[in-house]
Order: sequence, then C-alpha cells, then structure tokens
Amino acid sequence: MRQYLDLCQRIVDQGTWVENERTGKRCLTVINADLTYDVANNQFPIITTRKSYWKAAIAEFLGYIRGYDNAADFRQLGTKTWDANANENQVWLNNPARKGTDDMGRVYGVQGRAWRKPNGETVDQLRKIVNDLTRGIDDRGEILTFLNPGEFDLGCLRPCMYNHTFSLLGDTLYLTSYQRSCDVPLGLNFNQIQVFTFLALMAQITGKKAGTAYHKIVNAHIYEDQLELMRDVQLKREPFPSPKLEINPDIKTLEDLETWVTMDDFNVVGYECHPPIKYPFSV
Ligand SMILES: Nc1nc(=O)c2c([nH]1)NC[C@@H]1CN(c3ccc(C(=O)N[C@@H](CCC(=O)O)C(=O)O)cc3)CN21
Ligand SMILES: O=c1ccn([C@H]2C[C@H](O)[C@@H](COP(=O)(O)O)O2)c(=O)[nH]1
Repeated sequence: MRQYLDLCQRIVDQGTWVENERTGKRCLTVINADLTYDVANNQFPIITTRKSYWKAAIAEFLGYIRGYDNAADFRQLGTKTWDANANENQVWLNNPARKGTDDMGRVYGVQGRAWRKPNGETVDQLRKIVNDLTRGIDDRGEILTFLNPGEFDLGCLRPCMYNHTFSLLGDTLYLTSYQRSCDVPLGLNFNQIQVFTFLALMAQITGKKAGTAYHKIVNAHIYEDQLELMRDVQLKREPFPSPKLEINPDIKTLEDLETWVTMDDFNVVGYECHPPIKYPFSV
C-alpha cells in the first residue's frame, strides 16, 4: 500500500500538467512507475486509505478472462465500470461499428480470447498460456496481449493494461503486466487488485505456486478534478496493514472461470480501511 501512496505523492509533488484531448481535462502526470505485489505471501494490495470496491475490480477482470464485449455482461458479474465508456462517449456513440446499447466493441478480452487472423480463424491466447503452464512449459512467449492497433477503431477504448506475460521458474509462476495509461485515484485502485488476482488465479488453475507480480506503468496521472481529494484527503491518511485474499479452492480450470465462478468465490479477510472517497470519473 505504501508504494501506491508514494506514487500518488510523487505525482502531486513532481507531476507535469498535460492537456488530454479525449476527456477535455488536464492531468497531473508522471512517466514510469514500477509496482510489485507479493502474491506468494498473499499480501493483497488493496487500498486502505479509502474504501475499495474490490469485488467490482475482480468482476471486471473475470469479464476480460471470459472475453466479454458488453457492459450488461459486466453488470451481471457485479460491476458497472464499463457503462460510461460503452454508452456515454460521443465518439464511440457515433462509430458505425457500435452494435447498440452496452456494446464495447473489440476490446480487452475479445482480443485475449478471439484475436482475428487474416484467414478468418481466431487465436485464443489465454487458452494457449493455460495449456502450456499446466504442462510446466514457459516458451518465453506466454503473452496475453489486448492491444490490437488494427482494431482500435472497432472498440470504445484502447486497453490500458494491455499486456500480461507469465513466466515459470521451476514450479513458481510470475506475472509481468504493462499499463500504458493509469488513472491513479480510480483505475489503479482496481488494477492493483486485478494484477494480483490474475496471478493467484492462474497459479491455482495451472497447479503452480504463485510468486511475485510486477506491474509496470508508463503514464500515471491524476485528473484535475481529482487532485484536491487526493492531496488534501486521501494522502493525509495513514494506511492499515494488508489483508488476505481467499479464493474458492474448487476453482481448478479455465472452464470453471468461464462458467460457474461468481464474486461469492472470493473473500477478503481482515480488510480495515478509511471511509469512502468519491472521485470524479472522466469518460
Ligand atoms: N477515466 C477512466 N478511468 C478508469 O479508471 C477507467 C476508465 N476511464 N475507463 C475504463 C475503465 C473502467 N474503470 C473504472 C470505472 C469506474 C470506476 C469507479 O467508479 N470506481 C468507484 C466506484 C466503484 C463501485 O462503486 O463499484 C471507486 O470509488 O472506486 C473504477 C474503474 C477503469 N477504467
Ligand atoms: O484498467 C484501466 C482502464 C482505464 N484506465 C484509465 C486511464 C485513463 O485515465 C483512461 C483511458 O484513457 P486513454 O485516453 O485511453 O488513455 O482510463 C485505468 O487507469 N485503468
């Protein structure tokens, strides 16, 4: 949790103001941040200096694992986080590729599970990784990439966490995740949980030990309308110790994640936190 607060403080102290055309807002910005999560010792990196809606964060990531392309499916899993990008951004609303209400287009999990090849077939990147890791294989290319520049115009948003690479050292599994753009007050609160949980889940379904997750961020920013709350409220609070994440041990395969798993299969034990802070969201 300290590393999150250090990044927030660094943006407040050393950030540069950058205009953002897509949202029409200015962002206080730094370049390059490296975060690490100790999944081996279950140090769950949840924010404690405000209440974190961790179930929504895990639901969002489960939707990517399932290859969802529709905000209604995400709501069914337990998160409304895609409603605004699917239904309120004028550029996307005007895009002829949009298939109607709640459609997100070919983003995130669609690329992860059904990357289109020129011959019309699709590539299931995640299935290949799970198959390899289960057999103890790391071919130094166990890469799940959501970034498909050829299809940017077919989706509502370019992926922010766009690359997840798995590595095996003996029977210990590591994850390195790359993020091009990070809304530190809102998005990172979710993304930290997602990177941690992705490694924990992949270790569980491939029968490996979870090691460390490395989270590498390029552009880390605070929107102008979030700054006061971050600087004068959240950064004035002292963090609590990290809680533990419990995952239902009956989750054993990728099919389990694709079919019956719900947010009831996850639990956070010993979560102590400060009161909620409602940060503005930019569409
Ligand atoms: N500007 C922006 N920031 C993001 O973090 C972001 C996007 N856009 N677009 C795509 C996804 C959607 N994500 C979101 C969207 C909303 C919340 C949010 O409103 N979080 C609140 C309440 C969550 C709840 O009640 O479940 C929070 O306080 O964390 C978080 C992440 C992350 N991504
Ligand atoms: O998982 C996510 C998804 C999105 N974000 C943030 C980062 C930016 O503030 C916006 C995306 O805007 P771009 O103009 O496409 O960079 O969403 C995040 O932090 N985490």
